Amino acid sequence: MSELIVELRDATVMQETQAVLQGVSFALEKSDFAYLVGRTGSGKSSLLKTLYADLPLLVGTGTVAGFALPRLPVGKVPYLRRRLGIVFQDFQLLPDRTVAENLLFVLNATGWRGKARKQQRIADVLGRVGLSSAANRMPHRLSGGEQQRVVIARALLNEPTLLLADEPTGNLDPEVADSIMQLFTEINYAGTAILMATHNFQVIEKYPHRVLTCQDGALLDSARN
Ligand SMILES: Nc1ncnc2c1ncn2[C@@H]1O[C@H](COP(=O)(O)OP(=O)(O)OP(=O)(O)O)[C@@H](O)[C@H]1O
Repeated sequence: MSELIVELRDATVMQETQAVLQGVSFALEKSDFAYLVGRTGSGKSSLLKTLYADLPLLVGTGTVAGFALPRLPVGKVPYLRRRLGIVFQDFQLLPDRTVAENLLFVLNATGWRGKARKQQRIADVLGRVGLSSAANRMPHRLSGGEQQRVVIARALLNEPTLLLADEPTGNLDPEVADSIMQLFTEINYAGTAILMATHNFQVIEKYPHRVLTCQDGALLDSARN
């Protein structure tokens, strides 16, 4: 049986009082991989923010990782976020802490107990992104691609059912972007659904997946064409 990770029906994505997207209906199942494309200002980030409850869903229905979005109580938001991996410009690494301390910060904030367990989890996710040797380094001593891999490692800490990524290959050279995409492919293969906003059509061509397009205030779905 299919397992729905995201389902929006007739949803309106709002920024303050402005409707950015209307009539948004789509679903993602476990292990789906979809791109989110569209011009600057077309609503990609706003849609992702709605999915992680940074913007409220006021019109339409929606569930994400088992949480109903309309009228989601503020107290429930951290529980929703624990089920998600978020790779977003708004969630930078803390510059005054090492890589391991950055990861520990998230584990502590999401209720992990036990020093050994936490250390093991940090080692696991850093190994997964190929950065085992970077645990004690400061973020600014890493390359842009390495920093992005740490952000992805951080997003994996709580074994998310859904990874939301906004321009994860932005500002990276093509080879580094490629290594990020290979990492995403592995993460997706291991059972995490991925929704990735991007302007990078070379990446989309090389790693073809379903495409959701924000256009003229609506969301078009390549799976429905
Ligand atoms: N914090 C905000 N407050 C009010 N309006 C906003 C805010 N952020 C974005 N908007 C508006 O919402 C609309 C959609 O913006 P959004 O950032 O979702 O687009 P985008 O497709 O992600 O763009 P980009 O490709 O440049 O990241 C735009 O008209 C934008 O001006």
